[in-house]
Amino acid sequence: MEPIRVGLLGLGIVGGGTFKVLERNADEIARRAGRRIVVTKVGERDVARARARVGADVAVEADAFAVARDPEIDIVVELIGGVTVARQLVLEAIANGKHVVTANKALLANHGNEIFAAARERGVMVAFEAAVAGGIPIIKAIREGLTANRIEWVAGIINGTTNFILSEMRSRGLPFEEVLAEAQRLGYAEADPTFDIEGIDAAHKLTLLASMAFGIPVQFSRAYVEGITRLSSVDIRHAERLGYRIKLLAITKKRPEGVELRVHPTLVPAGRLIANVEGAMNAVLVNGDAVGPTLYYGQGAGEEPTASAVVADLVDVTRLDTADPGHRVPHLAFQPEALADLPILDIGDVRSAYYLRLRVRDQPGVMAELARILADNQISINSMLQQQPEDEGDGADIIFLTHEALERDVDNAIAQMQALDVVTSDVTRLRMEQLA
Ligand SMILES: NC(=O)C1=CN([C@@H]2O[C@H](COP(=O)(O)OP(=O)(O)OC[C@H]3O[C@@H](n4cnc5c(N)ncnc54)[C@H](O)[C@@H]3O)[C@@H](O)[C@H]2O)C=CC1
Ligand SMILES: N[C@@H](CC=O)C(=O)O
Ligand code: NA
Repeated sequence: MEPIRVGLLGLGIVGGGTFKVLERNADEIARRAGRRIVVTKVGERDVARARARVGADVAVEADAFAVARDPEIDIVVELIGGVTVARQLVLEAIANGKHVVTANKALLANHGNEIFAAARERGVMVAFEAAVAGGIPIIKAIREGLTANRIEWVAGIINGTTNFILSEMRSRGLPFEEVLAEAQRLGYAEADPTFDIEGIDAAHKLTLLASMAFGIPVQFSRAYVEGITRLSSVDIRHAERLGYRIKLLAITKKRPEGVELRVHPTLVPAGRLIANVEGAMNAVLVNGDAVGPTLYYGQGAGEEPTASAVVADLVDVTRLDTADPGHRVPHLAFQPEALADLPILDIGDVRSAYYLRLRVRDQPGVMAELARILADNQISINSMLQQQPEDEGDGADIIFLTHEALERDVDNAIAQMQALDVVTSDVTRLRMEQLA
């Protein structure tokens, strides 16, 4: 059988890795796919760098659109990143009848509904395993392996850069900026690392996971997103003493009233498997009604782990190239006409347990007043810790761990505490999850 011809757009970290893996494992991949998968063209604006990398047998064009339209190309692999040009390129490739493979979660979280509809209309596939948790086959697992289940929740560490930063800050006491620079050097970080450290990249991926878990359209704009830039090393140490680890968790849950979609630093009991996921590793917990909790672990970023997922998609697309489009796995796991418009809950409507830290004047009656505010707001205290401030400042540091409460009630309680004369610091609030 003739080889399937691939046009590779963007020969950076993931594009370079994809080219390398396809070349190195060409025979093994062809045995699996039933045909050879060959990159015949590269669209890369840095032509000299790309030529040096791919050699003389592969054509290199500075204009990625020329590759996306090329009648000699069967599959376009979009690995340039960003949203604007990438969207145009992907829609152009689809309009020209090409299948698309992409690692671009920002693109799909923002324009997935439009792109999947265009692909369906044209009868082509858009595959995106690399877009969520890099090399971990989490999309395959949710869309195919768990298809018998009513999925109840998904929670994961799905940004390698921030997990690397939190791990190094906790275990080696290294400063934030130094670890971020190392993550950039290792190729984990996004072109704009704000996406990583502000939780946006994790929210892009979570948006896609929620859609596939619950059969809802892609709704990134409704996600609650809080990164790690305001997280203090004091709380990392307190959490450790209390038997917890702080992880940037991406959480989506199906509630009777709607879907929770949230990314934020989270205290997780230190004994949980997911609390011990270190460095740039990712882990995703998926809870199904039939299967119970399942956990997927692996490298979520970097050249070859991400390439592993891109190439797996290329094999899938190659195998299904001639199949009836109706026999393909739907992009968002559910048949498009069966997608439900469930509301995404406002963060104020989310229920969680909380860690609250504040500094107070050390005088009689303070604790009673704080306890009254919590009780007035229907917040029940699970445990409480009082200690001398680490920085030897005046007063006492108080930490409350609460039972599950409504976020809106916690907002009110924090505002009321903050208004007391005896409270001398801001109230730090972190959410807690027990998980499986
Ligand atoms: N680096 C990683 O670990 C992972 C990255 N991703 C995603 O993969 C995609 C690519 O990421 P990286 O390889 O890390 O980025 P990169 O910045 O290393 O590579 C992008 C390449 O595209 C080229 N490029 C950009 N705009 C272009 C244009 N208009 N025309 C032609 N060439 C253009 C650049 O010159 C560069 O070589 C992004 O969507 C990213 O979010 C997904 C999972 C992991
Ligand atoms: N910047 C991302 C790369 C993979 O998606 C991360 O750090 O996880
Ligand atoms: Na993946």
